[in-house]
Amino acid sequence: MAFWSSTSVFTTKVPRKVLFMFTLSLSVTYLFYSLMSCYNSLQFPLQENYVYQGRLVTEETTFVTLREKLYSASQGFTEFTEAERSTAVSTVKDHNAEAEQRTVEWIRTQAAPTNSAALAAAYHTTALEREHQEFSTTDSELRVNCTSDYGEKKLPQAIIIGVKKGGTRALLEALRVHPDVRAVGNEPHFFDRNYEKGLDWYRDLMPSTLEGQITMEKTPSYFVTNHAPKRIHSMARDIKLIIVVRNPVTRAISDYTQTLSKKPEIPTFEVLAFKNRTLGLIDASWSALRIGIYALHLETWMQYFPLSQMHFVSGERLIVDPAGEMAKVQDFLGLKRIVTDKHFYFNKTKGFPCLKKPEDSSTPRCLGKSKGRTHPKIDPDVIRRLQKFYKPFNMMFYQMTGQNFEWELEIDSESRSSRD
Ligand SMILES: Nc1ncnc2c1ncn2[C@@H]1O[C@H](COP(=O)(O)OS(=O)(=O)O)[C@@H](OP(=O)(O)O)[C@H]1O
Repeated sequence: MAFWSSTSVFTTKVPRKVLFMFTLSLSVTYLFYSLMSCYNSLQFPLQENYVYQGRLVTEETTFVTLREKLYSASQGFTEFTEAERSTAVSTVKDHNAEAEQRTVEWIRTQAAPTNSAALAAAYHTTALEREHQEFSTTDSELRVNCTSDYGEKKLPQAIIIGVKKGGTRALLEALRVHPDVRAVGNEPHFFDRNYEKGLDWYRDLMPSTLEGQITMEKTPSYFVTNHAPKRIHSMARDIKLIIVVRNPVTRAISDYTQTLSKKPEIPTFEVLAFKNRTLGLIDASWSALRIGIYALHLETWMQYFPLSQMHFVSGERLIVDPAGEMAKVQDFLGLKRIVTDKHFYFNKTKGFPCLKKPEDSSTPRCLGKSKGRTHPKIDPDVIRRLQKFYKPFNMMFYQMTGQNFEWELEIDSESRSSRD
């Protein structure tokens, strides 16, 4: 009887407690996994179901919307109005796709091309094709790597993937001062132009490294090459990626200046920047402008790599505080902070920081004449319009990277680029 009554207690009171505990533990487990999946979708926001789940959905929607607009047939854009711009930005913040759809109106016009636009179009179809074939660096001063070749050739563990005219050469040369960094001097262009040559060809380009040394290369065009992220990921999913970014307007002028130095006959920057200047229709298909839409390019990389594997260097700070930027890059690469302010001096004639002791020489050296060129004077109204054009994309880029590069503060100081 006693046994019976204790069994009855078991079946009436204890199971309720057990049931409660069981339900509680199930709920906690469910909550835990929900939080984990949410966290993962934040870390790798472009996983397959990214568009449909998680906090970044609206940002993705925003990108989709913007990308569709960007690559739509005419690829010409009027500027944002102040209201459109601020709404677009707050949309990213608020994750309100509907509001964004309503307010970010990219107006395409069918206006007949003006003479200057026709000239620009002719340039686009010829010169830009050729431009694509060119190396972004024309440095004849680039030396053959002449330090000792003991050790083993390895595929790179870190790559400077962009951006063109961001300051990539200055960064690589400063990194090469570090005893634990070995880098190939020229741009291999493996993942965009030479991929069919195979990984053995690529590896063979690399300098030999000793145990503990990092192999590096830089090819700034990777950042805007659609298939580069997938290819790099299939080579090394744990690779570290460095991106030097610079105000996209200054970057575009720098890019144009480089092309102009080789083809003085090309139309003016002002002509190339617009499909129709009177209507304020910016030509976002012009590569000099397209490269600067960093947020859209970054989105492609984020489908393959988490942000923790990327490091963004400010091209502006690399000039005013090279040692400060180098400290962060060395930390990111897991290197001892060996390259410090002791390694740089400001060369007044060059107008840029230079290395006191480059990797292969004991005499101070500045970068060559293709780095730090004098830019042509650009109509300040065009600069202002381009700053407005880039602003929403810059805001998205700041959100994605968690870094504010403060390019909007430079609107007035853009005349610096004229250096007249
Ligand atoms: N220390 C130092 N010396 C000279 N130039 C410097 C330096 N640091 C950054 N910069 C800026 O680098 C710009 C060229 O960028 P990149 O090296 O990425 O160009 S390239 O894509 O490899 O052609 C180059 O752009 P321009 O000034 O337009 O020529 C420089 O502004």
